[in-house]
Amino acid sequence: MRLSIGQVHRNVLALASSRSCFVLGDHLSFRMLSQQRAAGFHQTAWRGSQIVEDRGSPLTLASLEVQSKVEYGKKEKIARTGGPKPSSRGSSLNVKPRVSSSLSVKPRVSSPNVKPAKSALPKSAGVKKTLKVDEALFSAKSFEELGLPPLLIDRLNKEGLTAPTEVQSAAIPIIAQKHDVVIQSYTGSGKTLAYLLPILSEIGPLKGPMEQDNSEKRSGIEAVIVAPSRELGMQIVREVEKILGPNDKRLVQQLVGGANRSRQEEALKKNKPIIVVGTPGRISEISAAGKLQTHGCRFLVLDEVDQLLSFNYREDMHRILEHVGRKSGTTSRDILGPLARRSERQTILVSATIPFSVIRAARSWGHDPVLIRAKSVVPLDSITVPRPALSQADANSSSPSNSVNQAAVGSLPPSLEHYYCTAKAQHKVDTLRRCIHALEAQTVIAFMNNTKPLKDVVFKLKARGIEATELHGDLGKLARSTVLKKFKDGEFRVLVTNELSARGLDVPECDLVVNLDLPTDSTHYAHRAGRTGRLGRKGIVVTICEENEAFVVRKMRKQLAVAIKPCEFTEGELVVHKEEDVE
Ligand SMILES: Nc1ncnc2c1ncn2[C@@H]1O[C@H](COP(=O)(O)OP(=O)(O)OP(=O)(O)O)[C@@H](O)[C@H]1O
Repeated sequence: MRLSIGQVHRNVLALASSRSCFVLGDHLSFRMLSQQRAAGFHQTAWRGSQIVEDRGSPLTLASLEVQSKVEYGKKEKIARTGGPKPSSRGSSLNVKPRVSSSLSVKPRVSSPNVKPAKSALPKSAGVKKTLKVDEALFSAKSFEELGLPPLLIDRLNKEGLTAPTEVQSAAIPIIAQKHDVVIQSYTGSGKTLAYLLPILSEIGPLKGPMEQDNSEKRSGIEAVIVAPSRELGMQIVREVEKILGPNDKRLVQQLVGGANRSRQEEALKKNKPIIVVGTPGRISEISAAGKLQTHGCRFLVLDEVDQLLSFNYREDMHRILEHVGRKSGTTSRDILGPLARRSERQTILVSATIPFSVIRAARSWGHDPVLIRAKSVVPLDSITVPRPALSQADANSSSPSNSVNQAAVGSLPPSLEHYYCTAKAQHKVDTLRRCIHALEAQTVIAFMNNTKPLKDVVFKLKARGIEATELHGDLGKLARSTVLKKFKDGEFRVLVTNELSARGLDVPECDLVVNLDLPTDSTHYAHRAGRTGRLGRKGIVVTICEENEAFVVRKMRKQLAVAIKPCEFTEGELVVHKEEDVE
């Protein structure tokens, strides 16, 4: 029996059940916004927008034609060395679970509807299938219905984006209502556009007619987007450029570390961007030098907010929070104190993992902050896996570690399959090789905790005929972007990397993530795992640990409320074990 993984579920992508939950007001009271209320908010700047009031009505991405947007690369396929040669990149990642006597999990068989990889499919193809969705709070069927301006919709259509994902449906109207928001939705669900689209509806050349009328009154930088790594910063810049189109792409300026600072300052002066995207250090550096005026800024986005609010970034983030969108004369005490003056700035905090500390921060900075939680853009066949619930005691605990654990619950796409196997440290690379071959994985990201051993793993993989490369923070900016580009282009089958690549990195073709070292906690597991299974695609996560570490995986499995099944790779196949066999 063969189980095809890593294929785009073009015909079965669905906006599945979600109950978007909002935090409103100073007391952080979680409650559902009524749809009528939402629609009411919507009227001013978003004429013509509708939020359909229809809980539980069938809602499918297939019906929304999202399948036609799921990444259709135009790159040439590059033959890979090592292992079976795929006919094209992104072809199916094959799991051939050998039904051992100990097999506890009934191997899932590929749906007859599941089509081969992107390359094989014309954009319009795909069997449409209506999926019943529970508690579908938002059921926007198009960007039009979300009230996006026509010019912006035209641009989206030109880029092949014609339907919003669930988190976009949820977030766009709420941001348009001028709420400060925390957006939490699992990895690869489209959070970037969930905040970019409402911003671009209000600023820049694609904004709506009402905003066009006000354009005279505004100038300078209107949105600052902060991301923890250069890679993620650059990725966001490319996303903004893509939407703005070739003629207006100078309106976004990257301010990431590692690049030439004076060139960035020059570009700020010359191009007069309206959006800057950067890393905390570089933004605050240029701001402190007086070369970045952000007092009149209307939007501040912190992407991967839980990481940005960690100790490492505190000084830079403090400066950014203090200056962006704050009228001069407002002091830090004004900002953080209970009588904080209402700023014009709208603050948007985004991550797949939102610990309570972020909620707390949002509450103190934000004005009527709203938590938007949209869980799903899921293929139908992946929602059958039952998720073990956290115990009530776990859920009620407010300890910091529990907060971290809770942050990760619901952060993983349901389309992912998780396995773990044990191997002695010296055999891990060989296990990785067997894993890649058994699953016929084509685009693999292998994570380790430190930088030093990466080179050695690359060397060993190459020696076994697998094209691999390393990515870490010690490489220069140019080397990093070159490595990433080559990996995305299919020149390397395996990217061996560390935590640098765990957050935000979007390589849609990635069909396998391997943990060669255990992630430090379930939040780190979630972000690493989320590099595969993007936007409803299938993906596999395999953790290779030593025998005495297996209990950690089982603990994370509980915290994440996902099935991480014990397995081994023998004779070119994945053999899934019954849990009792290994405990
Ligand atoms: N409406 C849409 N239609 C088609 N593709 C989309 C849509 N929205 C986003 N995408 C694509 O989906 C992929 C994942 O989006 P994105 O990187 O924003 O996910 P994310 O939720 O921010 O993930 P992470 O938590 O890992 O950062 C990207 O390749 C993006 O271009």
